[in-house]
Amino acid sequence: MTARVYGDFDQAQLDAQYSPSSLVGDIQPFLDDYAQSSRLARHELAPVARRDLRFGPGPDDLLDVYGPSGPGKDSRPALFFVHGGYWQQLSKEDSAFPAPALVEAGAVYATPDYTLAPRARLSDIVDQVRRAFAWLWHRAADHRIDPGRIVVAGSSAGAHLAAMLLATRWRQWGLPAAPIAGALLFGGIYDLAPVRQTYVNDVVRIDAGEVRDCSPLFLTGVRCPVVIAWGERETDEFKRQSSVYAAHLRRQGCHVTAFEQPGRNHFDSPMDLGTPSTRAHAETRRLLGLPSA
Ligand SMILES: N[C@@H](CC(=O)c1ccccc1NC=O)C(=O)O
Repeated sequence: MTARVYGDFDQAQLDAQYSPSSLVGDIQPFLDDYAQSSRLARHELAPVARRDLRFGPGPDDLLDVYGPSGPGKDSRPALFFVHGGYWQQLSKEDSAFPAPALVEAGAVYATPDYTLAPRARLSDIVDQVRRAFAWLWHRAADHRIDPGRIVVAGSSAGAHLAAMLLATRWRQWGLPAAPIAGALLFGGIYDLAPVRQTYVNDVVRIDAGEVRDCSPLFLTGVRCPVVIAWGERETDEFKRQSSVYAAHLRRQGCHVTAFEQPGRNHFDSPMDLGTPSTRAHAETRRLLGLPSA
């Protein structure tokens, strides 16, 4: 008999539950698609791209913004997208893929880098993404962004980081109490306790304090509508993470839209952000206050 590590799962089962690849096989084609679609997006949007904007003094404190800039009276809603990769992989270079569809729809698209584990601790990554968001909020006017219409989004570990933005005490960061207009969370992790028991923690080294302070499931204060989505082809644990977090937000009186993305897996689910025929794209436009496609 093998020992139970979390719930009814033994170590091998828990590791498989937190390996989205266990339902996908080779994940490289999906990662290649992030990179290639993002390269294309940068090429297409080159005239309206501001790359490597500095939001802080650290080497990775950089963010890309796509959308019109310079003098102009119009202001637009913005999507602030945080990439995933188990806090260890990917970058903003893999994260421009939704930009063309959203800029075309009338939004600004922004995506930050953050320092990856194990170079950074999880709690420091959370603060770094907070600094990136606060920077964008303060400089909204420079990018023709309406600071009252900034929506955050993220995929996988990026959905965790975006959910941490929702639970941030923004007054302590010099922002209004509710600077986020909405959120779209794809295949996220909201309870770090089981993750801490897996192979992921060989690198990320989440400690007990971080489970308590950096699990959105244990935090309150969310003040905006939230869309929670997950791929049909996700593990049971990933689906459970989304449903318990949706219930947690609803108990706080938050407006939550939760749905499964047909045919999608952990890796291609965020592609729907920039795919006009999908429900996730429609929900994105709704949160941004843009007309339907
Ligand atoms: N070891 C993980 C890798 C993984 O989850 C991942 C890899 C690259 C980019 C995103 C990922 N997922 C979550 O952020 C897996 O087994 O799928």
